[in-house]
Amino acid sequence: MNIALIAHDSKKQEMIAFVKKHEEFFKQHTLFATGTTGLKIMENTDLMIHRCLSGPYGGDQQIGGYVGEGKMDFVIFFRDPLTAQPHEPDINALMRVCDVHQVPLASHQKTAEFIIKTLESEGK
Ligand SMILES: O=C(CO)COP(=O)(O)O
Repeated sequence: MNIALIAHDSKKQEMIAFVKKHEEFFKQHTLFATGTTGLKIMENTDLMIHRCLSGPYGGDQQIGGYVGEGKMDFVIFFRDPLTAQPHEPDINALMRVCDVHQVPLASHQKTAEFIIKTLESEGK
């Protein structure tokens, strides 16, 4: 599967801990991320990640493009619901294109855990 990992700044530590916890799962998949999220995950794990631009510079749009092209299977996006983002339209567009194409989108850790457990139980 192609999986995208994205975290807003206040959620980056949570994302790193989450990816480390599930590193064996993530090793079996092809990983993409927005720029800073990808860098931080690679600095803290042995995973290889295809890095897009940083979110505010178009990274969410790049991931959204993959979703639109049918090249992304699962998006894990730990959003900060309490802080306004300068690139809110890009974030909304990414979530919308996931809805349009029915690509699973986990916007926080509990949903991501739930989906990973399901995938693991299906041997994916
Ligand atoms: O802003 C983001 C998602 O909207 C994340 O971007 P970075 O991973 O580059 O910080």
